[in-house]
Amino acid sequence: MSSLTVDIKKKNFPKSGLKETFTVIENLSFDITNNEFVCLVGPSGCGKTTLLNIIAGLDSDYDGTINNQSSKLRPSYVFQTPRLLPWRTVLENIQLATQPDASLASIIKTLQSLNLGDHLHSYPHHLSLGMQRRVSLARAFCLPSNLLLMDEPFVSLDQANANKARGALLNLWHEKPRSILFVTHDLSEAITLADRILFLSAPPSHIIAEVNISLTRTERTPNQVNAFKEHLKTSQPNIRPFL
Ligand SMILES: Nc1ncnc2c1ncn2[C@@H]1O[C@H](COP(=O)(O)OP(=O)(O)OP(=O)(O)O)[C@@H](O)[C@H]1O
Repeated sequence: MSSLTVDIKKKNFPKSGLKETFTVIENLSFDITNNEFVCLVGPSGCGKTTLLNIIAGLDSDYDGTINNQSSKLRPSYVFQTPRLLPWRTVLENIQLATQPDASLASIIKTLQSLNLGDHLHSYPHHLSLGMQRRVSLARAFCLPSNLLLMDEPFVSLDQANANKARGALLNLWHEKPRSILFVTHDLSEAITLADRILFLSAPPSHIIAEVNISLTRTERTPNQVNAFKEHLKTSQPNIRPFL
């Protein structure tokens, strides 16, 4: 069953300083099924953040429809930066977003599963960027949402910390299943994480290719991920610019 149906006919932005507009998204449609992990890959400036903002309900100035099956629950959103309030502790930052839905015990359990159990009362400036990103991940999973939007959440982490964060994300997703739409520029990351990858064109952006990841979760070692990328080079000529 679909948990999200997206059908955007057109999204325009004004050209800076001019009365004209330009079209950033045109005729872009896709579905996400319940608890599916979908990655969105596309060139810089093609409208990936704009698309997430539309799905999150932060931008309503577009022509089209977004149908979130569980419309009573807003999607949760992990932004490119952790967006933690510096004057609140880790626990307070999460409670601020989740009250009154999540129990203290369940927030603590989620933080412990991300190795943050010793930092419940730490302030964000006492944490590394990787730790702050894990707090924002915990906050998203403590919300009772059926859909999680993620905008390049691990982009500025070094490889070791990004790998740790990806592992933590997959563990949480198994514990608390939900549909995920994850934006990334990194095709290896997309192959590591996704059930399915959608590739977007340059603006006016639309879907130019869709790939199901046939590897099982345990098969997704760096070697297998590279081999899968090689296979895409020959099987999906449309996506060569991303390889
Ligand atoms: N509020 C706005 N007003 C005018 N133009 C905007 C606005 N927001 C975004 N844009 C433009 O729309 C286009 C798409 O921006 P968006 O941030 O969605 O791209 P993106 O694919 O997420 O980029 P990146 O991968 O670099 O993060 C860009 O040309 C950007 O300059």
